[in-house]
Amino acid sequence: MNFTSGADVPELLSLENIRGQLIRLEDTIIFLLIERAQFAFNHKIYEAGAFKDEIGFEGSWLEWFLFETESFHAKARRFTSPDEHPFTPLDRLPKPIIKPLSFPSLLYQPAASHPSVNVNSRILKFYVEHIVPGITGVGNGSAKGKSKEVGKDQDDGNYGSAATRDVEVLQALSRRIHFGMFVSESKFLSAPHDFIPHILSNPPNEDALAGLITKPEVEAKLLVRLANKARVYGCEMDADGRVVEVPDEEMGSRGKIDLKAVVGMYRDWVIPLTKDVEVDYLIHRLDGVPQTQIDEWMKGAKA
Ligand SMILES: O=C(O)C(=O)C[C@]1(C(=O)O)C=C[C@@H](O)C=C1
Repeated sequence: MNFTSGADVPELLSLENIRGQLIRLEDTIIFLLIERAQFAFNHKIYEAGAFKDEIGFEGSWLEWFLFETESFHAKARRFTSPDEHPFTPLDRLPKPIIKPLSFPSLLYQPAASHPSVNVNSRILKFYVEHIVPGITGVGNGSAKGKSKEVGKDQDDGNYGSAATRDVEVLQALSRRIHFGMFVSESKFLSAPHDFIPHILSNPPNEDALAGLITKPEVEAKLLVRLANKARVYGCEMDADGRVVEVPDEEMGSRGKIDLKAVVGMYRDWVIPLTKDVEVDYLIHRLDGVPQTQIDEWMKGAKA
């Protein structure tokens, strides 16, 4: 989201604008997955300590890539932007070398900065355990992954290229999923009185909050659109630019992207984690808010 283009807060926080950003990020994520799928699974890059002697880093090759990339980006103030969340803990990253930009205050800070709202460790886990194997043909029964032996199809030695793509995919997924905070803020402000009783109940009523933010029809449309986009973006053309028809189930094995893996990723991980972010944000939405403001919001319920 371009927070500095002069757009006003109500415009930036409109559900239409935020959903537009989520739709645009679908394109980014699909293209980046197509790039990652060009390389083998390369399991070694996800094993903690596998390159310890070479890089002097206890974590995995990928975590080292994240640390090094994010250290550089932190200097350029990437993580001062409200929609950017590093995988490396902020206190291990360098400070920006230029003055931070001033952003309009869109999110409620006590909620946005609460540690439970950052789900990057869960993103890293599902990505490494489920998505990379899925798109590189390991363990999903596609032609690329038939062999259970670690052969050339599972380890092509392109550790730098694979991890570079992984970092890009992870950062895009993280932006997408943490956008849940903007969705939540928008929904909360449009009807605070609906949310307040469930936030204030002891313990907070997470199921009721999840019920309020869930929009099944939006999710259903998203999954159809995603499959269509993956089919179009991953389509093959001959040298004359004519589209070569490829059956959906063969797309993964033809070096493009496995449609089921992309749709399954959104259905099983991206949407549920976005909803967790939305609910966790709401749970802390009233932290430190004066009672007079809460009373004011509750008047809307009676009106
Ligand atoms: O668009 C919304 O209203 C959202 O909350 C985002 C989102 C999603 O992750 O795409 C999550 C929950 C809703 O059920 C629908 C879609």
